[in-house]
Amino acid sequence: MTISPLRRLLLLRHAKAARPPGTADHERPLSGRGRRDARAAGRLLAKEDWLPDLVLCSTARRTRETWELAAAELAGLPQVRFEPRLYHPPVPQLLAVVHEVPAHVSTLLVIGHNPSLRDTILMAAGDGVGQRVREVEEKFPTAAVALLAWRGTWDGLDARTALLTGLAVARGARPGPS
Ligand SMILES: O=C(O)[C@H](O)COP(=O)(O)O
Repeated sequence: MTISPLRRLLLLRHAKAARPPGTADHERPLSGRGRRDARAAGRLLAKEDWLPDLVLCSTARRTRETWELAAAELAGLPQVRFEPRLYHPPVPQLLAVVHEVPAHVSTLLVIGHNPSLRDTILMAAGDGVGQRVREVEEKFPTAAVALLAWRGTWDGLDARTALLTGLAVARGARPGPS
């Protein structure tokens, strides 16, 4: 009997972004807190052994900075692609990007935005029982990471095909008084 390969899809919402006046949404940088949380996201990925073979990152500055700071905390660097279709996609568009991932990739990290990430998680693991799905329903905050897992192919991800097997929020400590 052949067992279908395990697919792990990590979805990371960018860390907290600033709103400098006159800056277009796509170019908004991370705030100080966002920069701390992005580094914490890298440490979280390493601690949980959530290490991707491939990273697909929205082209927005806040997602690119989130990845840059998180990646600095990882031992090895996976292949990264900056994907314009991940900047605020409707769920079917995000799914289409995941469906194209090559079969040799086991763990994929998507760095993107709400509401697409939250809606994708609820769609894919929507009838999942348990606390994690309820937590995402309530909130999928900045620098949150969700892990969806299923057996099969990347283009098998669709409504109610995955389990939400991990959920965590990365928070970096504020620097103390010196
Ligand atoms: O993930 C999001 O909510 C969007 O990218 C908007 O980001 P913001 O909360 O920093 O405005």
